[in-house]
Amino acid sequence: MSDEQTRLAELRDEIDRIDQKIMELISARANCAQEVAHVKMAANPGQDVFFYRPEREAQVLRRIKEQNPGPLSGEEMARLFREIMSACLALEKPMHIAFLGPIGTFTQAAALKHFGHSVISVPLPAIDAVFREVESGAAHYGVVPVENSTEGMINHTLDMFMSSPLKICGEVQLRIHHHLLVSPKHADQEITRIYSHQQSFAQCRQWLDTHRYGVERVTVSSNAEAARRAAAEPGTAAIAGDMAAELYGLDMVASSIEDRPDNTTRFLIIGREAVPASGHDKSSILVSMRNKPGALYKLLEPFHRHGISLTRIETRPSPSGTWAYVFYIDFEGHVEDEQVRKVLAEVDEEAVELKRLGSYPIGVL
Ligand SMILES: O=C(O)C(=O)C[C@]1(C(=O)O)C=C[C@@H](O)C=C1
Repeated sequence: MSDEQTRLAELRDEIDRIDQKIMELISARANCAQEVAHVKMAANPGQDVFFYRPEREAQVLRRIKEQNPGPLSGEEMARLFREIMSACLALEKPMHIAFLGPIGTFTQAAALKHFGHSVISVPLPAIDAVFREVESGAAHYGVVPVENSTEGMINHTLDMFMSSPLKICGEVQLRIHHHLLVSPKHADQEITRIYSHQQSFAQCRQWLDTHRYGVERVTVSSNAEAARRAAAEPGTAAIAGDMAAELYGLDMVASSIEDRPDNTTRFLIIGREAVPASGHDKSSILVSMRNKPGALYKLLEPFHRHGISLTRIETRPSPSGTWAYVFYIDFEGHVEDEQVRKVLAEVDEEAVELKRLGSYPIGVL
């Protein structure tokens, strides 16, 4: 054996020993999670038991990131623990997660990033269908897009909260990379038509105008649908992400063609119950004010006075009348925090209606 072979054999033996220990530790952790499930069931006989604990998961992942000794990055280590926790939770209770489909969309990628791969993910054709699936109890949680850094808010999602009783239980951000994709079967054909979702066309507008000017752009219901069509139709291409490319076996003609390199979409996790504080939280509310001078000032001033940071404010037309508006507001803090309680009590006095959409851990991954 050469020196190299001897050293490699030693290192591989060491890796085998470490893997054995990791496996034993993961199994011990999984046994603990099963025990947690028994404790939860015993404490709530005959009631709905909430096996998934978003606040606890956020705390575990934050601690892993903070205490990670390297050389793996904190992100990478948290991703590994994300999957371990996902598998442990599946032992307690397999979670059904509804998402804006079809399979292969960025929303599915966001759902798997947030919950890990040990969930049963259920594609649904529209945002309101995702809300209905969770409201009816057919799915435990849902995942819907809410805003994109290039294109702004996804109004349909915001508007759903006006009538839905669901709570926001979490958020997850995903860097969105779009690729121009073709089927290897049709690689020799000239591209005369490009399929994509309207948001993706908007996020790649400059690139398309520069590199594929004059090529027909056809809007379809999702990137995954665009990929499906490009796989089937010669002379066409799709703009879609990695998951859709893999799913439909497409090749990249050009990669990461989004106009802004930081193109990111934020998704919300919706569920039926409120989430306790995790120590680093955000809250969302919907407020409608009387249509009179100073209304917006009166709404925002208490946040400033109590030192609460607003992270987003959006205006949407109110369903109750022409030229009446509803404000969608995100701010830092949890409704159980003393300062937040005070602010919301003041806002409630001024508002025609105040709806608390939920407090939830600020996205960790
Ligand atoms: O701490 C709990 O309540 C658990 O159920 C354990 C655990 C974990 O594996 O750490 C699993 C699922 C929950 O979502 C949170 C954490």
